Amino acid sequence: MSMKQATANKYRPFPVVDISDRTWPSKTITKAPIWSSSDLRDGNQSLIEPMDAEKKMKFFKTLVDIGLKEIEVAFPSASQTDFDFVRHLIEENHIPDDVSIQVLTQAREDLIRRTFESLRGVKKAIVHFYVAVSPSFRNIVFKQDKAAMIATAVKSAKLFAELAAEQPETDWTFEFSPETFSMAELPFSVEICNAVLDVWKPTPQKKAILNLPATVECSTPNVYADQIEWFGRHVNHRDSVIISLHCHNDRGTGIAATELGLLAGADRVEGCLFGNGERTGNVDLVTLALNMYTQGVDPKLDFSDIDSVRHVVEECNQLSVHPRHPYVGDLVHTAFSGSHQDAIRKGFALQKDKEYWEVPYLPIDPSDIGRSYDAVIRVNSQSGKGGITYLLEQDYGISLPRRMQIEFSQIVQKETDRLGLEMTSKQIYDLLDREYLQIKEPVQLIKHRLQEENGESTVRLEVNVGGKTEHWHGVGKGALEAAVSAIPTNVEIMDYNEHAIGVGSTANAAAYIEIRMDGGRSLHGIGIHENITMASFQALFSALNRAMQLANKKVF
Ligand SMILES: CC(=O)SCCNC(=O)CCNC(=O)[C@H](O)C(C)(C)COP(=O)(O)OP(=O)(O)OC[C@H]1O[C@@H](n2cnc3c(N)ncnc32)[C@H](O)[C@@H]1OP(=O)(O)O
Ligand SMILES: CC(C)C(=O)C(=O)O
Ligand SMILES: [Mg+2]
Repeated sequence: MSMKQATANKYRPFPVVDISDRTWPSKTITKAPIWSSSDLRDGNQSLIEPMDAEKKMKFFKTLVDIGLKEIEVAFPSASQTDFDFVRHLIEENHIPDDVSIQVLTQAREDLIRRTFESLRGVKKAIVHFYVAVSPSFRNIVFKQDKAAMIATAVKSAKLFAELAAEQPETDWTFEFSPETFSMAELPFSVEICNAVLDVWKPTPQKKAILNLPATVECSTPNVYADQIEWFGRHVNHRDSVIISLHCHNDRGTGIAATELGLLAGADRVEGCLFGNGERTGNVDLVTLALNMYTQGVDPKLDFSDIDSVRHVVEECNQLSVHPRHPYVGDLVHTAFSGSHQDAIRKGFALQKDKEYWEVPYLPIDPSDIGRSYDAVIRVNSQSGKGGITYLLEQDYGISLPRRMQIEFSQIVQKETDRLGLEMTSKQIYDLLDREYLQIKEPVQLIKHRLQEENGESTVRLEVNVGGKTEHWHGVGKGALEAAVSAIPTNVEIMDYNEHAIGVGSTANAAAYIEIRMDGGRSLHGIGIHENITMASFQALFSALNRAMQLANKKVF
């Protein structure tokens, strides 16, 4: 069957929600939600090799350092490793007072008892159970009708209340997930959640968490937002309930669904760092938080050293973060292409006078997340003069005049095409050095003597022309004009620029000259020297040699 036939016969569109007076489209996110990391549970259960105790502890500490206050640490009834990890956290006092650990269980008595057992002695904890509610799970996985599913949920909710009462020293929060919420009939999701709430009797002071997962993402994000808004309007005791989002990323829209879900009234978000998790992953907490940050909303999570966080996550998950991953990928603050580099360079130049961050193509200041500007502009065959100029300015203090930027970028372009590779800033400088600063053929300036009298300069140049020493002599209004007049061929100066490189006693002068020889094509030369006159003479001879090589002119 072709894909075309399969589309028509095999798949159905997801039904829309009947909520024409939805309010979320005109809202904005103005504050951070309650965050809960599920890295050590949902993330962990999806790894090729689940984390051992040491990795879990390392990850846990990182989550605490970032500022997570709710951390789902385990599925304690799943394995001895998970059970022991919870015990270790509690017994070795690793849980800060302002952090709640969270654990998950199925709605099965033995598993729930074991889960509470793992939490003995904890100061505060979120205990979380789930029952899948969508038709396919009722029909395929559980083979139970709605009433039986509700009965299972209610029975577990009661056992939660009972077991919690046996450990009154703990500050308990209860959480229920109607798993596969996003694929279920909304009235049934509300019904089962209300039944659980009837048991737990939450209050505005002691809220229960209802976590509404897109266990498998199966619709466009606006549908999920409608589902959240609809649910919030119909669930009982709304003021005593924390509505939590738990999006997976099967369609690649987990971030969008979560953001729209927050607009639709949710209070809390569960997810994993850099989007690890089942299949295509859980929603990425880092991207969500930094999306808020770049809108001027304090996300209450700290990613000011994002690379250290990534390092821990990669090590613990044994999975690498993609180079294009939002905010953190190796290439996401990098521009190779010419027009992007040009805009970024101009943006950086003006940024210091601005109140708000406004550098084109960079939605975040890389330094806010601990990145340097080093990688922002990188040069390959797609790059133009802007990027090359930026690197020479930043790394070598060399500010090429505009027409010289054009000339040199063509030389770089040829080289990147030849190499088929990226060129580092050092390689670009070396190319400039080879093409302009070290060019000594066919004419090499050996030494000069300059005399200034009555506003007139006289220059005597000792040069090596094709292996023979010659002496040239010229007069002009300034040193450069005198040197030009000393050259035994027709040379016109089209443009001249100079600037200092560095400051103080170690400063050098850079001189840039554009000349036309014998009415031919204009070409540039550069000189860098501690003495400005010498720099300008070097620039002149650099340009002269380039012009002569181009014209294939060996001697005068
Ligand atoms: C969307 C999610 O991420 S949900 C969380 C998923 N995470 C995990 O499963 C990781 C930890 N899980 C485990 O280690 C194991 O599955 C355990 C220990 C929980 C259970 O192990 P087992 O008893 O061997 O069962 P198994 O792993 O095959 O799970 C399937 C059984 O659980 C039942 N089940 C699935 N979900 C639930 C639930 N929420 N409540 C009650 N029973 C459930 C299934 O109907 C099936 O029962 P059956 O064997 O009677 O048909
Ligand atoms: C257990 C629940 C919350 C879950 O992970 C999911 O539905 O994706
Ligand atoms: Mg999940």
